Amino acid sequence: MSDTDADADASPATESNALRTPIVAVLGHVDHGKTTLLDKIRGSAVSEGEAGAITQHIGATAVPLETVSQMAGSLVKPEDFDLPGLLFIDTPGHHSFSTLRSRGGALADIAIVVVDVNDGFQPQTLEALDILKRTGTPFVVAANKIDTTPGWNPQDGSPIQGSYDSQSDSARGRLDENLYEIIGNLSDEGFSADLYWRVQNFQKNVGVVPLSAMTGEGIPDLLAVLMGLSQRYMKEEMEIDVSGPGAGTVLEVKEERGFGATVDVVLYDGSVREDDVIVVGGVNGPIVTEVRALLQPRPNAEIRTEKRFDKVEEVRAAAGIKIAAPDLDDAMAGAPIRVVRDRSEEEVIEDVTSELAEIEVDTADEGVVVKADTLGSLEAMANALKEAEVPILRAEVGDVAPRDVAVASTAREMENKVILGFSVDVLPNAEDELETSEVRLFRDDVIYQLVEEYEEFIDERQRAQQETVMDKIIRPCRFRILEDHVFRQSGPAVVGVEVMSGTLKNNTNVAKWEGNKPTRVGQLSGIQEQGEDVSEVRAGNRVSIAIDGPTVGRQIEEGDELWTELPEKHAKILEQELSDEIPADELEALTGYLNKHRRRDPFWGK
Ligand SMILES: Nc1nc2c(ncn2[C@@H]2O[C@H](COP(=O)(O)OP(=O)(O)OP(=O)(O)O)[C@@H](O)[C@H]2O)c(=O)[nH]1
Repeated sequence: MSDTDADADASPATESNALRTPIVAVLGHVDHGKTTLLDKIRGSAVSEGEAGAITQHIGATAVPLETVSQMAGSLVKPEDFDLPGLLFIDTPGHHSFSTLRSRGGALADIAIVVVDVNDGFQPQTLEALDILKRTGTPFVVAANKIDTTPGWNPQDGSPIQGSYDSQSDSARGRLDENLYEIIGNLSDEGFSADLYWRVQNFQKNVGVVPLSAMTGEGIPDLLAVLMGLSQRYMKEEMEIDVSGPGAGTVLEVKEERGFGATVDVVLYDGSVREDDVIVVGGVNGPIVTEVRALLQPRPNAEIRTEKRFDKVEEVRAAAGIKIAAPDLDDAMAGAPIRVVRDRSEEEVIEDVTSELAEIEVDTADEGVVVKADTLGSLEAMANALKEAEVPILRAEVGDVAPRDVAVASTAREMENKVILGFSVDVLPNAEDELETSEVRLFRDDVIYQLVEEYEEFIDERQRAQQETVMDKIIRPCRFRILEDHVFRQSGPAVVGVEVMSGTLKNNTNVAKWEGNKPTRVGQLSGIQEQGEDVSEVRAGNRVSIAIDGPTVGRQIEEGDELWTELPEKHAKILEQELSDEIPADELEALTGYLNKHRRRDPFWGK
């Protein structure tokens, strides 16, 4: 491989061959500071004061190398770099990240995982790491909110080089502890990590950069790591043919006044021009259409003004752009978009089709219906459900429609008469359908919460089912006639008893163990608890009972142990019942068994 400087000298970016900006996405748990970090980077870039400090794209902000270097001070010297800067995706959160998909993986070239130093790893931190692992995306951890460490004295610039050492011992100790906990958590997830100033190999080690998105401390270090990582390890991937046919990913599908349905796109290769024929992944397959307008946000445009966009003739990767074209209503967020230029339309359509097919969702004959806002989030949902062993019948991008309700209602099991909607709306006529059907809809915009809600519903159902099983089961009951509590010997016999186990129910058969088998004594014809008639009574209580039977008087005496509903065959089951530890599936088998024998066994009388 040729050395970097020689390479730069020999082939400065030519008209058709250039290095593009690496695309950076910000991920992390809710409230850990993703938005604040992005705002701070954008804000301090702008406050560097020069025109062209940043360029606002659709869905992204481009920070040129000059500005990065001004912000990072001595940490980023422009002469050491030939990448043109960094393109930050504006929407934070891994939901948007998973939208960013290019062939075979994630579109974002680098990710920043924001972790609140005080809060540490949280469910969405782990979710983010899972996505990054799966897509093989390099990342850096921003250990955020160091300014909240008790005793910390905010200082300008880097918390690491210089000012860190001057902090009070207690602040330093506390921060160290928190940072090493983050490093430990990363290592639990299979990453080798180190605080950034010790990292020797960014490909092997995850750099953890302590910073404050609020005060800006440490942001120079973060930028230095991002630039260093990209320059050192990603340069080759950044080489593109800018006049080649554009390739990108749809971030969002949006209705715009005057333009109809438009797509917000992140372009990572080639260029798009006005009047280009494009192929876009749609809900019903590839859409072939022609670019009507390429739109960029108008700087300082007021939200209500008509002219929110400027038209441009061409955009080159990497860039965020809004494309207006006919027939984009069914375009899917997360789907690929390709320009047809030097290849045939058919070839490009095939390309888009095969890229769509890469997003695999294993479906089963019986399972839940999944709807998500983007292909990426659909994929992430499918992965999360697979891990939770929840089968999927159908998975699609789009709002919940009447057809989804119809499909879900065909499921045999109640737990599959379910629609799981991730970041989607419900179409009005689907709401009507939902009201009149048995289908349950769960919606959320955090994947793990959505899966948890569904799992809770399943658990609740299982508990309820178990209760019905318990109700159906014949619960043998053991009870003892108390001393001096034989009030009457016959017609019927009336005795005071203590219920020792199970539930004593009225109108059940009463038996007594004699020899090695139960003998019928009679039938329980009344229970009185503190003078009140009751139909059943649980273990631990003392009650008076009446037993009807021709020979009952001769069969019972004080101190006797009696049973209700106890055929010989069930003696073993009784032991289990008493141990109170029958797993649900055994219980179910047991119910079947008992019910079957109940009908056949003459012991049960009528
Ligand atoms: N003290 C301090 N507060 C911070 C810092 N970064 C963020 N915050 C605060 O933490 C809260 C959450 O920050 P956000 O940037 O909204 O977090 P987020 O991760 O974007 O949250 P969501 O968009 O809701 O996922 C806000 O009140 C911020 O002001 C920091 O470095 N120091």
